[in-house]
Amino acid sequence: MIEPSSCRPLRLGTRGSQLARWQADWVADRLRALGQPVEIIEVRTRGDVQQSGPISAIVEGSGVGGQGAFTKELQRALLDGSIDLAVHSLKDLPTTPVDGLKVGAVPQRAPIGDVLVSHLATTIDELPQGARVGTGSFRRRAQLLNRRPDLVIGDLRGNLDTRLRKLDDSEHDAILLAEAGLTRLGWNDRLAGRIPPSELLPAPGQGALGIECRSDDEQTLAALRPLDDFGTHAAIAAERAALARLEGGCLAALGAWGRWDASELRLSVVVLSEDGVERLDAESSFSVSTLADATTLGVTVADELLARGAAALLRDR
Ligand SMILES: NCc1[nH]cc(CCC(=O)O)c1CC(=O)O
Repeated sequence: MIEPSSCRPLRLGTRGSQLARWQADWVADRLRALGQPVEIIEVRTRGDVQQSGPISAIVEGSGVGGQGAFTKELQRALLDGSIDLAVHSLKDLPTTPVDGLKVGAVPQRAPIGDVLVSHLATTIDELPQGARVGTGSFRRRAQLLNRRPDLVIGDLRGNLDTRLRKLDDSEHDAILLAEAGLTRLGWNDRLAGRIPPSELLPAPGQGALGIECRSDDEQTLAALRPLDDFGTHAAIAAERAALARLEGGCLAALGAWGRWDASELRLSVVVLSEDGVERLDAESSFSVSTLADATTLGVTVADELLARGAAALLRDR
């Protein structure tokens, strides 16, 4: 147990978006409930500044944005000591390890799947022929087109409120969002239907938070330990190990779904061509008791996909 009197407040860094603030407050509240004072510090990131234009233009354009666009500045603030912990949406956190930093805790996961927001349909199969669906994610686009080649996918980026507004402005007939983000912001009333993960695999780490700190900061690591949920941590370790092995990054048409099936951790991974025509699926389950076991599961599933030609699909990008 932490001695509140001996504690300086931990400085928790967050991006300024509504979702990031919600997630930071959630972590801060849990730490405070354990007797740990927390001060929240807002850090502005390039991902927040650049909200317009297709994501590919930003990535190819100037070397900014793209992978790590939402997380780099927070990591820099951790390394230069201006904050002690950073709360990330794990699906936005690149898998490449950063020297001197460590994910100290992964709290229990929120719903992991995607949802449909639309007045026209509650499932993918109910969408009218040729419906215009908005998403900026290659993973969602490719899986949608694989199931429904008639759909017309339009680009959609920005914070959640921007995306919902573009739907309301009739730029799209439907949009896909992560259930975790939509419900954290209290917009459950917009949810038309949940898409089962088996129908559209989520992004690695979707619905889960990663709390990062300096790897030698024993005080912060000790404060974070009670927030860690091993079941979630192992599931995302498997998903992220597969992503890293496939060198997928956040632009890959790749989905991963780790979940517990009694005492076994089961991992499904899909890799698709950008147009969704080609699709490779693999699944495996192990009896997992350490994070290292979970990583092995992820590498095993990824290696099966690589043996079947996944690299050629990912290289398309
Ligand atoms: N890429 C943006 C992003 N990062 C995390 C979430 C939602 C929360 C989560 O999935 O953990 C979202 C929004 C979305 O994809 O709809």
